[in-house]
Amino acid sequence: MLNKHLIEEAKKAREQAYVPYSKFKVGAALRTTDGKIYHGCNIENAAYSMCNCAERTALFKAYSDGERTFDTLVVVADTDNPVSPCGACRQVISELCAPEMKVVLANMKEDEYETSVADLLPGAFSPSDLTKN
Ligand SMILES: O=c1ccn([C@H]2C[C@H](O)[C@@H](CO)O2)c(=O)[nH]1
Ligand SMILES: [Zn+2]
Repeated sequence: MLNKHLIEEAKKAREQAYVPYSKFKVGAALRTTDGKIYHGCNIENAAYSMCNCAERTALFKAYSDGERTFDTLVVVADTDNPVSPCGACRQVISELCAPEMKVVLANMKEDEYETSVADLLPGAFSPSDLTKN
């Protein structure tokens, strides 16, 4: 399966997670349209609100390296059902990734749920909402 390799990459990224508080490791793999893969893990902090999710780590790494066009994002965790990204990540993804981009949510058993950026956050607050008229 086409997603299989990217899920493996997300699982590798997951091993880098810094999760002394939740003990809940998450990994992400983000493929650019020219085939480069960026990895991300969640990174927690004693000031809990500073925790950064795996998918935002991957996306911020890619964006700060100048990447602007993405093909697929995979997120994986050890959950019964495919992991569900938090609201903050859905908002960030919806701003930086195209609405039709593929998002694959997975777990360690490799159950997969394939969706899109648009479907992750219907009615997202967007840059156009900042204009008055
Ligand atoms: O999709 C998700 C959901 C949760 N987390 C992280 C945040 C926190 O470190 C831990 C528990 O919520 O999992 C992610 O990285 N991605
Ligand atoms: Zn999140």
